[in-house]
Amino acid sequence: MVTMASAEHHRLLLPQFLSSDLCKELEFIHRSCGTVGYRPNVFSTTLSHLIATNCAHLILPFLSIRESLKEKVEESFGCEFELFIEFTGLISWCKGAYIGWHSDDNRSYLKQRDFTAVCYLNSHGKDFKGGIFHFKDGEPSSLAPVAGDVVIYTADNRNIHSVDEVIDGERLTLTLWFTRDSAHDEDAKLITLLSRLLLTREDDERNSNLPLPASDNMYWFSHGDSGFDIRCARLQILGFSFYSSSDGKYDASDTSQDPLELLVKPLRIGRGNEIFEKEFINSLHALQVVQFYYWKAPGLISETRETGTAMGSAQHSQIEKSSNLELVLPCNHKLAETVLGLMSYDDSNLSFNWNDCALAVSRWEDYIRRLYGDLSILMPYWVAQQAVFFVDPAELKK
Ligand SMILES: O=C(O)CCC(=O)C(=O)O
Ligand SMILES: [Fe+2]
Repeated sequence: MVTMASAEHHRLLLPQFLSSDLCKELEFIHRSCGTVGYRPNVFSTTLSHLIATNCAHLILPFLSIRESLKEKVEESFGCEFELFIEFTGLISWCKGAYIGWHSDDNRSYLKQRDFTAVCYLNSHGKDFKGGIFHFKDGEPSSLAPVAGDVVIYTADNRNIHSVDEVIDGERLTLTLWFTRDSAHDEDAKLITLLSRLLLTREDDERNSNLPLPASDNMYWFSHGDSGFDIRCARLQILGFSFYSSSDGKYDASDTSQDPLELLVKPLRIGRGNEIFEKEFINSLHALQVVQFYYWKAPGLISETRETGTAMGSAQHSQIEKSSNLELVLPCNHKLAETVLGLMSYDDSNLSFNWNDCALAVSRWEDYIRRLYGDLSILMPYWVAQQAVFFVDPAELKK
């Protein structure tokens, strides 16, 4: 992609604007927290959803990119200090998703949108097939997404665009809309949610940074009279299943309760013939740790290899698999594999090992604790300023 601000067409391309680690971090957030989206075969993770599911600390990785894109739009389109972010969200398109010619302000309830920024978090050819972006007029006429690249354009009919159907894999973007209308300022909405959180938050840090699932229907991908829960599907595709937390009370033949309710209760995960010893407080907690493992796996694995058996005390015991503990969930895994595709899981073909997973658990706890600590410092400033912005918490502590 070539950098250019095309005055004629009111668009801007920013090749390699996001680092590859930020792309991976946002992918980790989407794969652990995403819900079924607003269009067929689309999944999404919004900032308000993160706050609502006890993961407000996970909005921190979005902040510097939100700010640098807003600055870029203001300087490139000559509207300094005029813009507000209207929406920030991770959006993934799976097999079958596409969108025909449109402008982004083409509905009466979207008229406030002035500019669009689409950040590509994974790559055409490597992570998905199809999904090429097209502008109806002018140059460039087509864009094949590459992780880290950004395209910015006016949301009006000077930039009619479309996206080809995704044929395989999962196409992931971070999409932002900008507005001049302060009534549609996303920050104001986030501040309202965060102020509520600040009031109800327990002083006890335990569990307050662990995810709380939203209602089951937000995770249910339906397809005719079949379907799957996206939390199960994302775990299954990596070779894991959910297990009862082995208190002996699980009875798969008991049809009196909705099996999906098991996903909001304590559970374990298993793989092959083994069940991991650690108990998770719910499915999202387990999913977040597993996704963190795959985000960090290459580094973790070389670390455990270098230190040899130095893992010592971290050695985790596994419970022998007893099949009646596996949660029986109404998920169509074949359908999930077809919809999500296996293409973007190439990196996951690593030799799996529970000790690496145990190390990932403690690294994930450190990561979350750090973000949670930073959030606690930043939140009062945000509420006071009525804006969500990035400052290095270390600077504020001084
Ligand atoms: O993901 C893209 O490349 C563009 C998506 C789009 O056109 C939209 O969400 O309005
Ligand atoms: Fe669009």
